[in-house]
Amino acid sequence: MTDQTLLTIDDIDVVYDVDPPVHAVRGVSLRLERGEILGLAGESGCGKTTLAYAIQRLLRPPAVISAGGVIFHDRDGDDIDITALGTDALRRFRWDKVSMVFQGAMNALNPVKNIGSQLEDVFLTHRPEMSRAERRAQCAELLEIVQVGRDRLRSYPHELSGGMRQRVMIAMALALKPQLMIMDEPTTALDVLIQREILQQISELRSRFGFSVIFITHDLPLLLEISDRIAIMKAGEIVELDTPANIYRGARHEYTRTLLSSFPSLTGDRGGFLRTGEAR
Ligand SMILES: Nc1ncnc2c1ncn2[C@@H]1O[C@H](COP(=O)(O)OP(=O)(O)OP(=O)(O)O)[C@@H](O)[C@H]1O
Repeated sequence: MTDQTLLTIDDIDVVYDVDPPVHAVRGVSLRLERGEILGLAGESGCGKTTLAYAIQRLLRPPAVISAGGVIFHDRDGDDIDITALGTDALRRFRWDKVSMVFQGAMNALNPVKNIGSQLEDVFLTHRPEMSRAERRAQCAELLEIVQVGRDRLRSYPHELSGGMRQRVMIAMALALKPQLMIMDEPTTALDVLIQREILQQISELRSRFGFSVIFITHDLPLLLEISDRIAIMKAGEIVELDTPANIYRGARHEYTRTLLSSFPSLTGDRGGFLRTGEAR
């Protein structure tokens, strides 16, 4: 482990205790660095969401973490054993240290409350000592940060586009300045241009605030663009973990090559991927 390590996942196993049992995550070990964007890719059902949930102890029965552990290396120096946290500590941990943007999260906004008061609720619950004026100022600033704009504080969800609602969810996830954001297919429901804008913004925000991101998607080309490293999952295991350039140019695992070849945009005449500021 280096000083820069944020999360150490050590040989974790997750089983859904159904008949027959489903061994969804198998012996996954991983170190996530501070400020790193780690892409997690793999076909449907390979265990990506189960792993993301296990990291935050969000799993519900019949899921059981049957082996291994997860340690969060807090920026104040503490090592937090996530598997050992009690209920209250876990609740604080989840918003304060780690936040999550779920698939289709934009549809989770309350339709009868304006955006401002939904953002304020995060502070009311987790920062009860804050004054009303402070809360309001923070909410306005958050909407500026995600480029929705403070003039939308009083808007209701139905008055916003899908992309804007998803940005509001990202603002909520950012509210308490977490050290890790886990994003599970956060932009899948949006059109491609809006997806790109939002991803660009996530990348800028992590440079500005220094949080790490675990970004889950089926969309490997997208991960090639935005990730610092990419983990490829297959049948519960991480079969390859490398930089986008190495994955693109020299994937070691047959399965990774198969995944890459399933995206014609990467392999056709216009093949090649281009990251901002990089020559092809
Ligand atoms: N509640 C459950 N009970 C039994 N098996 C489950 C349950 N939830 C998930 N699984 C199984 O665990 C395995 C991993 O599922 P998981 O949702 O983590 O995969 P995923 O890679 O995130 O898939 P997707 O990309 O479709 O979201 C799959 O075989 C799935 O069928």
